[in-house]
This record gives sequence, structure tokens and C-alpha cells, in this order.
Amino acid sequence: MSYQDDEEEVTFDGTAGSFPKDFGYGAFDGEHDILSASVDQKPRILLMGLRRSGKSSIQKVVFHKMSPNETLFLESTNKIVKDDINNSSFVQFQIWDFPGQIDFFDSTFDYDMIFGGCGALIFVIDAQDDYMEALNKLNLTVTKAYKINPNIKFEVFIHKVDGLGDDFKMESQRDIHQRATDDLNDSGYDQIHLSFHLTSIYDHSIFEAFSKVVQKLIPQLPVLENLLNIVNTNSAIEKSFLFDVVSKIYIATDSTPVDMQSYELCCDMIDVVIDVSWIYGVKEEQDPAAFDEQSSSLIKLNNGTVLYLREVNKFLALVCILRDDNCDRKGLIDYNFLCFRNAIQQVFELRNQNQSALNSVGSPVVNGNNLIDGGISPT
Ligand SMILES: Nc1nc2c(ncn2[C@@H]2O[C@H](COP(=O)(O)OP(=O)(O)OP(=O)(O)O)[C@@H](O)[C@H]2O)c(=O)[nH]1
Repeated sequence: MSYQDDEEEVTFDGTAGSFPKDFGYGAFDGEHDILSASVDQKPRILLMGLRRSGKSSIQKVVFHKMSPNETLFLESTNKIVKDDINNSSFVQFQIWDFPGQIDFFDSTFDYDMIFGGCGALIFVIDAQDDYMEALNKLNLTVTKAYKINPNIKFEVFIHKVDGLGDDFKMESQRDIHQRATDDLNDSGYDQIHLSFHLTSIYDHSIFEAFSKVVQKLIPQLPVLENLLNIVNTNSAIEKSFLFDVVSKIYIATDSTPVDMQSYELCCDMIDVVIDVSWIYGVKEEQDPAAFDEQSSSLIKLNNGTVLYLREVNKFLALVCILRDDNCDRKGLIDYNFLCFRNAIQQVFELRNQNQSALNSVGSPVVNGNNLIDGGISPT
């Protein structure tokens, strides 16, 4: 048996953090048997790991607005589930959720096809369980994938850390890191780089980790970061994030370090803006939009900090954190924001032109480096 997503039965419960179901990626793509599926050219992110490590939960919580508690009722995945993240998002890719018991020696799986067009492989390890078997599987998976496609980014999610104390969390991360890299060195693959993230679906850590995975696949990232740095410097902004509104993944931030609290505040702000605008916004007959070119919000916190959100395009929002005193010059901030928005449009117009030029000479997009495949439409 495998999980069937029933979009109709889940209604918006009105709490911040749970967007209306129709504000999202649209209907769940359902299941495809990998053997019968045609080779799609969208870049893909693979979710692998042992049974019950939390793979399906991660996918559902991040991309389908499932509340973490609902994941308790997910059934085991027994075949590869492909999920297209493309309907209304800037970030366009496929997530393939693998069954925990996948056998790499099974000749029915076409590994060249699976790993060939893969941008990133996320290996999920249940930190609340004994992880020795998971480490063996990680080594087997990573070496097999690397042989087929050395460009894959390997990401290890040390997952379910909500149940662990801070010391134990750090100790587990150190131990898993050490063992995994030692295993790779022993098998002669010291050139493989693994990135580690501590994650849980019960807080924002899973969104933060996914943000970092997705960012590595965005070729325009350095330009976006640079633009954010320029906006910050010229507008006295302390931190800014460029968010994909639906998933709350940040696709870029400025070069100052990200602290979890700021990220959480910005995520919560997006929830508030969408919820309020969904409830009180003027609804058009055909196309009710909770996020459009009018979307903007300024929230003053009682600690002298201001959160400022502006729509960048259909999918993206700029969320900034600044000091209350620096808000006096809001006209300047707004002007700089318009320059930023124009620059973003130019970056992606160029990208779209290159993309159509490539397509017209018949070069298909099969590589994770082309993650954002036509995902932006200039506003
Ligand atoms: N405490 C905690 N539990 C989690 C977390 N993520 C997932 N779970 C639970 O772990 C269990 C297994 O989750 P699944 O998403 O079905 O795991 P899976 O890896 O897809 O399992 P298979 O389909 O069998 O491979 C569920 O009961 C989830 O509620 C987490 O971050 N913290």
C-alpha cells in the first residue's frame, strides 16, 4: 500500500503556518512506477535513506503543507514516488522519494537514468535510531551515484533531531560526519564531499536545510547574493532573504551569516501576510491570489526591529530585517527595492533567453545546474 494524497479532504484550518491548500503547488502528482515513467528533463532531487527515516514526511511538510503531526499516518513508500515541484513555484524540479528498502543490486532499476540527471541526492538518517546500518547504506548509495554522475551534490540530513538534547545532537553530528567520511576514504572516494544538516519537521530546520540544497543548484546564486548585499548596504538593512513564497525556501540571502531565529521570523511573516490577505484580500472571481504585485507588509516588533516584505514577482518575496530607526528613510528603501526588482528581472530575462537559444538548437536541460527551468515570468 502506498500513500495517496487526498487534496480535497484537507481544509484550511486558519492557523498561521498552514496555508490554504489551494495556495500551493497544485494537485499532488501521485505515483509513477519508475519503470514506466518517461525520462523527464527537469532536474531532480533524490530523497533516499532507510525505512521510516522520514523521507516522505520531509517532502510532504516542505512542499505540500502537511502539518508535521499528520505525517504520523503516512504509510511506507513501496515504489519510487515522483513529485513535480513546478506548478506555481520559482524553484522547478522533481523530487523522487525512494522506498527505504531499495536494493542496489536489483537489475530492474536503471541507475544511469536515476543518477544521470540528478542535481542533488539527500540521504536521510534517523538520528533517534541506531545509525550504523544507515551509514553503510549511505556509503553504498553515494559511491554508486558518484560513479555514474560525479556532479551530484550529496547532502546528509541527520533527521528527527527534535527528540535529542543539544549536546547529544552535536555529538551525533560529529560522529556521523566522522564515520561517513572515514568510510568514504576507506573505499577510495575521498574526493566525494558530503554536506551535513541537522533537521526536524517539527521546526524550521527542515526548510532551512532544503533552502541550502536548492541554492546549490541555482547557477545565478552569486549574482542574487550580490544584489542583496547591495540593497542592504544602501538601505541600512541588516538581513534580507529572497523567499520562494509557496515553499518558504529562501533561494538567496546576503552574505552575513543566517541565524535560525531571523529565518523563522521571516517565515512567520510570510504566513501572516498570506493568511491575512487570504481572509481579507479582495477575491477575484477566476483567480483568487493571496500573493500578488500589491503584496507588501511592514511589521514593527517591540524590540526595535522591523520586518519588511515586498513582492518581487509571482513567486518571490523579499523579506528584510532592519532597525526601527532606519525605517525613517522608507522612501529610499522602496526606491532601492525597485532597482533590485529590475535587476532580478534582467538576470532571469537573460537566463530565459539563453534557455530558449539552447532549446532551439536542441540541447535538452538534463542537468541539475539548470535548476530553474523557465520558472520565472517577468512581472
Ligand atoms: N520526531 C520526528 N519524527 C519524524 C520526523 N520526520 C518524520 N518523522 C516520523 O517518522 C515516521 C516515518 O516517516 P516517513 O516519512 O513515513 O518515513 P519514510 O522514510 O518515508 O519511510 P519509508 O516510506 O518506509 O521508506 C513517521 O511516523 C513520521 O511522523 C521528525 O523530524 N521528527
